Amino acid sequence: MIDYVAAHAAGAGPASAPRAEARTKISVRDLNFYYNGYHALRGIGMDIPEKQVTAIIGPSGCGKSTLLRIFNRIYAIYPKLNATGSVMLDGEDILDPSYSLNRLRSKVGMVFQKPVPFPMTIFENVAYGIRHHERLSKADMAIRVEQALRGAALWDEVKDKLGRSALGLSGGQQQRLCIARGIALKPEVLLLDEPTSALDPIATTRIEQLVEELKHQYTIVIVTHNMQQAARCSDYTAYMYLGELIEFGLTDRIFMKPARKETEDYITGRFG
Ligand SMILES: Nc1ncnc2c1ncn2[C@@H]1O[C@H](COP(=O)(O)OP(=O)(O)OP(=O)(O)O)[C@@H](O)[C@H]1O
Repeated sequence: MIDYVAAHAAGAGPASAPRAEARTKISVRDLNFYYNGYHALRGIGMDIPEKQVTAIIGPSGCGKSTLLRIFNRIYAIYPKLNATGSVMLDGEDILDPSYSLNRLRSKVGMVFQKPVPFPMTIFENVAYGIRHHERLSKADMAIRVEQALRGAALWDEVKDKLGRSALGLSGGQQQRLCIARGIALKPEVLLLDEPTSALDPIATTRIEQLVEELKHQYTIVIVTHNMQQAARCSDYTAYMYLGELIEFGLTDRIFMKPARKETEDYITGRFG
């Protein structure tokens, strides 16, 4: 995996030793993306390792969210948006229109910047998405909802009020509810788009701990503005600038010994 990145990120220098468990989950090759003609992503190539946390960092407007959303093909609903290249998920190209969106959404879950619970009960928030994909008995649904809420480290706080409105939860609880909603579908990949930017430091720490726990089961890709967060909770980091992938590698190496000057300038706060 690292070999591809080392060969393609110009000047990347000697890559860090790959981790033994780092099988590739998502393989991106020569990915370009256009918003109605605007070239937002330019020739991106990277291999996202399975059951690890990959952080995407870079200054505002560099294309982080655009890249993340491609992994869930959100753009497919807008006719003028166009992606070229390939994004292989377990060897199958998710950009290929024959890869069904329903199948993709069941494999790749997404959590957005601002928690947006549905205006319904806590239980229904989690059950709603499951019903869309599967038919479960009442008892099985209750088990599934509980599993998802436990997985998102929210169960103990809500188990006695599952019938209450989700809108009454705190911001941090709402974000964990959104994570529960995501993992309830048993995805393989979890995409997190600045999941803590609307949260206070305590709720942020809780989500970061949760990311650490979830990576044992899921491949996680997280977009963050916060470099300390990337350094704290990711195994791999991708640094992007103006639609290009400047450098990708083990987080420890990217932060301690970046190969590209642009990365170093950004990480040390000299730029961005
Ligand atoms: N819907 C859109 N239509 C046209 N251009 C867009 C659209 N969304 C994003 N862009 C442009 O594409 C580029 C990449 O945007 P993107 O939101 O992916 O960047 P980002 O790195 O996530 O930024 P931020 O950190 O500010 O969220 C920017 O130049 C942005 O202006």
